[in-house]
Amino acid sequence: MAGVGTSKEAAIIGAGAWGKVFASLMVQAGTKVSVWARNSRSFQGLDSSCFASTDLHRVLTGQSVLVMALPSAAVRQVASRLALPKDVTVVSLSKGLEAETNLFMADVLADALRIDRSQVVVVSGPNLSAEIAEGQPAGAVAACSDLARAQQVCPLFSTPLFRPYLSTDVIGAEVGGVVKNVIAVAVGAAAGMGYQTNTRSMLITRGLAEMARFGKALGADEATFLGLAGVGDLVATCSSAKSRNFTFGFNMGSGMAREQAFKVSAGVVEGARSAKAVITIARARGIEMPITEAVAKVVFEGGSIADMGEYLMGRSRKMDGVDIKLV
Ligand SMILES: NC(=O)c1ccc[n+]([C@@H]2O[C@H](COP(=O)([O-])OP(=O)(O)OC[C@H]3O[C@@H](n4cnc5c(N)ncnc54)[C@H](O)[C@@H]3O)[C@@H](O)[C@H]2O)c1
Ligand SMILES: O=P(O)(O)OC[C@H](O)CO
Repeated sequence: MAGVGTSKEAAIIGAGAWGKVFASLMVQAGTKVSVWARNSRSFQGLDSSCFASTDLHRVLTGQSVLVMALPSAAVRQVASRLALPKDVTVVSLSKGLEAETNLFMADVLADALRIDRSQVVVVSGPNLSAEIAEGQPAGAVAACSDLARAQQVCPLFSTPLFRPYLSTDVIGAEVGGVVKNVIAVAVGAAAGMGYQTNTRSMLITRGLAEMARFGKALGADEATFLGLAGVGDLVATCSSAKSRNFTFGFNMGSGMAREQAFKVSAGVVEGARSAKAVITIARARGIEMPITEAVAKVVFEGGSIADMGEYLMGRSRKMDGVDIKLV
């Protein structure tokens, strides 16, 4: 089998919230799992069946499947240190853009690991790790331009409670995972400012239109945004206090300073970082993304949270019809 050995075995790079829960899923799927983290403290709470080490060589030896479970900001730095077989299959779990290059993770991985983009399987969907850790059912899209490769790797993490759905729309899966985080910051901010269900639903719906416009311009299949990696993940992330992106926005909306909101976050806030890269691409291509603009203004361009509320709600009162194309 191309890039996936006959034994069920894989290495995971990164033991944060998602890396550890994904490791448990793999163990439940009958996969032998080796996990690398830069610090052994990260292994606290890791499934005891996993082999855990801070030594990359020990974790990677003999592996033909690699799961990257790092924040997007760390992916290139760590990936460029990895020695892997030529036909390795890389499962990418990160939902962010590289800030310096505005590249999506499949491109960063292909570049840093010197592999073909068709060797990267992007797994993205409504996957709040705390709920999956509790054994609640969930699903995700597993997208790869080489469908056979995605099909071969999915059994390594498919369980009765975690269902991967195959797709060839890699850019669509990546756009969904990136943009939903940005929209969740805005919805969280609106919630923190006291806006309730109708307002949040409006932002989620307009956020979906924004995601689809952006994705379509980058070559994604619009249908992807009606699936788990699109509206599925958008709704989960924008509706849950378990989401770091929603909570970051909520804290800012409640009056917390940006630096403090980063400081108190339970983990990486990908949406706050990605807003800059998304809006840079959108502005360059003339893609209208007002919610992302508002988030970028507050997070990177010195705008105040009060301005964000005014900008978002003031704009929505115009009822210009453009943003509700997808409903
Ligand atoms: N947590 C979730 O529910 C969830 C679900 C789906 C996808 N994701 C995505 O998975 C990715 C990882 O998220 P997470 O929740 O595991 O993050 P996290 O913040 O919980 O953990 C990140 C881990 O990466 C390590 N790390 C950071 N920089 C590093 C570096 N330069 N070198 C080595 N290690 C480094 C940290 O020490 C930490 O252990 C993100 O892109 C996130 O959007 C998360
Ligand atoms: O906690 P968040 O906001 O990073 O979201 C986690 C997952 O991406 C939800 O699918």
